[in-house]
Amino acid sequence: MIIKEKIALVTGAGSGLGNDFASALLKEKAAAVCLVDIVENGDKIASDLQKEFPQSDVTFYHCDVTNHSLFQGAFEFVKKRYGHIDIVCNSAGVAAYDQELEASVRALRVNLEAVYYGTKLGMEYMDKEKARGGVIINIASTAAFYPTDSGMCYNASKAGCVSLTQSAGSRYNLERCGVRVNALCPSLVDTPMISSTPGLREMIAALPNGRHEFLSIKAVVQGFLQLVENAELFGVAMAITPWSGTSIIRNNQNYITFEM
Ligand SMILES: NC(=O)c1ccc[n+]([C@@H]2O[C@H](COP(=O)([O-])OP(=O)(O)OC[C@H]3O[C@@H](n4cnc5c(N)ncnc54)[C@H](O)[C@@H]3O)[C@@H](O)[C@H]2O)c1
Ligand SMILES: CC[C@@H](O)/C=C/C=C\C[C@@H](O)/C=C/C=C/C=C\[C@@H](O)CCCC(=O)O
Repeated sequence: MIIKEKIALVTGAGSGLGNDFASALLKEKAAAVCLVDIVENGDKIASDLQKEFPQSDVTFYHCDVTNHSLFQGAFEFVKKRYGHIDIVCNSAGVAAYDQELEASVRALRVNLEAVYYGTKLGMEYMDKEKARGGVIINIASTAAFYPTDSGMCYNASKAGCVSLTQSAGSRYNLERCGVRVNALCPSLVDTPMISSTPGLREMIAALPNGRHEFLSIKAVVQGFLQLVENAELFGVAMAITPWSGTSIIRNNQNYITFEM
């Protein structure tokens, strides 16, 4: 997919990687990017990006993505404003320690339930029968494959995100709806998620064998853009670490197809 002149919706774009993905799409001359987040300063964030990219239209839609009807409102807003959607990125996410029951359940809701909503809505709103097809990028983590020993729900949400993406991104579904679905699985990146999770930075610093090393934003964004642009990539998980680089993980492609 050529990003130039495309219409994108990015969740979690109020901070960290989501904001980096939104900026990257604007650098590639996307016609419009809608930032979907629960941050209170979203209008300022959008306004600052609008000043940086005056040729594009940057909007902010305040929404808790765990609320399906509110989340659908973001899709309706974008469709009404531009007529269609081409790119959806589900980056909204939260960390949680096992000791925190409510935060852990919240992590399952934000990192998995809401990614299901965003993927389902994306496939519906970009369906080639009603629209023009498109691409969905779900932000998982290497924690999906290499779980940290604290964060059961976080790890499970990311593993579920990969599985959900492989299911939605099958060749059968691509041929049916014309929407590619991929997962991006970075290892640690120095974002506000790290800074805002008490004790996490110290635990990371103590990781052995170089596993404390943070990925560069540049490497993560390059992986994101590849998943958006490369039409050959669908139903894949792209793992990126500083020590192994980029790995494309395809499931066995032996899907069970239920004719719905
Ligand atoms: N930072 C890392 O080390 C790392 C590594 C791998 C994957 N990830 C994943 O990358 C994604 C982005 O994380 P980040 O590191 O940029 O964190 P971040 O905290 O900087 O950004 C997360 C954003 O999601 C938003 N958000 C949270 N709950 C929401 C909700 N219910 N509705 C709408 N928006 C909501 C937050 O307001 C925030 O703006 C997450 O899915 C995270 O799990 C992060
Ligand atoms: C506090 C528990 C949980 O919520 C913490 C999340 C912390 C950061 C975000 C997470 O997505 C990143 C985890 C990355 C861990 C680092 C390394 C391994 O996952 C990768 C190891 C791969 C290898 O050894 O080759």
